[in-house]
Amino acid sequence: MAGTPPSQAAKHSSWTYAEQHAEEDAAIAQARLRADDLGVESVSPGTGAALSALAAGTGARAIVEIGTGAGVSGVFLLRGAPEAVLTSLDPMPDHLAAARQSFRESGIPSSHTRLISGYAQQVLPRLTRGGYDLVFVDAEPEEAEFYAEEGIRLLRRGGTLVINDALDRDRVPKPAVREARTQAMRAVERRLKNDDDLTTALLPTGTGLLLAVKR
Ligand SMILES: C[S@@+](CC[C@H](N)C(=O)[O-])C[C@H]1O[C@@H](n2cnc3c(N)ncnc32)[C@H](O)[C@@H]1O
Repeated sequence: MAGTPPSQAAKHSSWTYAEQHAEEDAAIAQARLRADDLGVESVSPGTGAALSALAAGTGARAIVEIGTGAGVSGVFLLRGAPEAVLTSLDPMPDHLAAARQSFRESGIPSSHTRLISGYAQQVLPRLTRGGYDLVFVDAEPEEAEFYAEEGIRLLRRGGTLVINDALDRDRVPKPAVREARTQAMRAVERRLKNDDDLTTALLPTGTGLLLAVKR
């Protein structure tokens, strides 16, 4: 039986405390500054720490990322799994250039990153089915269902799909919010939860992380 629910204020301070659990170094700080200059969002500190732990836990050797940005999430993924090769997709050349610099400053060898300039809708279908241990989705919330389907196709058994911003900045739990991106996140949560071949969890970390492990 669930206990007494915590107050909203207590929940918020727990969330803040958890976000501060992660310590960030100068290379991450620089990557965040580059992201700010480009006007592109980066994963929160708590999400970054979760990505490192997930990449380490899956013993990832091959990772796909949809939405490179300035490389903040990519650095966290590769810190968790330093042996892995990160295939990261983004259509914006200036974002990819920033990410390249972030990886360099974090000491990540270029042989561990495959940065592909292009739209995920065109690139994902060309990637190898079952060839990846972890797929991280962090682009266009409205396309989340398509990215989830492609992500599941790309994963090996035991691999993990991670969808960022799964709570759509706290809008998902509010039934009155009917925006396309909020609805898309609700739809992808239902789709993954109802799939017997997946084990799922929805974490309140950052702006929400939806996890699905392929059985
Ligand atoms: C929120 S940012 C990613 C941030 C990054 N994951 C991080 O935490 O450092 C979203 C990125 O998705 C990219 N993007 C937008 N549409 C895309 C698409 N169709 N395919 C791949 N990437 C896309 C944007 O250019 C942007 O860089």
